[in-house]
Amino acid sequence: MPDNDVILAVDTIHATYNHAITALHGVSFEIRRGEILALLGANGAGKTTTLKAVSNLLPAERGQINAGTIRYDGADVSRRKPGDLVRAGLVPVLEGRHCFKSLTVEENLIAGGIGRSGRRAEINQDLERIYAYFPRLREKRRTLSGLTSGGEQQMTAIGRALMSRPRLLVLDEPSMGLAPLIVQDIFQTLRKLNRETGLSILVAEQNSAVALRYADHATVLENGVSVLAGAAADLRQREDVRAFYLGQSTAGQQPSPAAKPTHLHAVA
Ligand SMILES: Nc1ncnc2c1ncn2[C@@H]1O[C@H](COP(=O)(O)OP(=O)(O)OP(=O)(O)O)[C@@H](O)[C@H]1O
Repeated sequence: MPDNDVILAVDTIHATYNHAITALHGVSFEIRRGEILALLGANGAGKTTTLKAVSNLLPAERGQINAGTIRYDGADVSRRKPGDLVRAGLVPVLEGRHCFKSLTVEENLIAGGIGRSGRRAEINQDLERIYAYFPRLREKRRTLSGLTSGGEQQMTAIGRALMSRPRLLVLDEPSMGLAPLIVQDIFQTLRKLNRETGLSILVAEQNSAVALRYADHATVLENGVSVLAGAAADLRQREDVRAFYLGQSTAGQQPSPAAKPTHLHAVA
């Protein structure tokens, strides 16, 4: 019986590229409605592959899911086209920000609403809602995206996703290449959206410090396997976990494998 409180259930997925390169071999986690879940892990741990699997974008990269299941709202995502998933509220913002650089910020936002009602009044209402969350975008609405800062491009990419009225927002490394204050600003806005609208969020991050500050729960990936899961507040406080899995060793040296922590909640 699917649990109605769970918006996304990822169960022991295995994934390869070109039927040859194994990227994931046992990733599991669940997101409850209205929750922010951070997917943490080092470079190459499999975060992006997991997000693409969730959004059914792997086939476009010659990627395959070989085992396991992913259910969004109880339904198998592999049977639905990425566009249908967006219409159903599962909206990805993948790495690289992908703004149309020769369009203005506002034109970029409007482009995100394609596929739903094109009524001008409704679009304006949604734009206002997005500008209320991202006041910098209102200031830059007439500026070409290519001339805006990295942080503003990230905000535009998130704003564009919001035009699709998501219920689950899937974000890949929103902090990448941005100054700490901007990163904080973006995460604060995501938290506000989550609190005020009940938006569920799956966010992959290498910046575990900031992700754990704003997430409810976190899952850590290591070499394509989910090795640890727990409440963000618990993970944040455990020095051993931070040092071993999150690369935050204060001593500036690699912790010894013997010091590997007992799992808060080991994932099979
Ligand atoms: N298009 C692809 N074709 C072949 N192998 C790939 C492809 N994309 C990723 N991989 C491989 O899959 C594994 C997982 O990569 P993935 O990009 O999911 O990790 P990540 O945790 O998101 O890392 P990063 O932070 O660098 O994006 C890596 O070994 C990577 O080399």
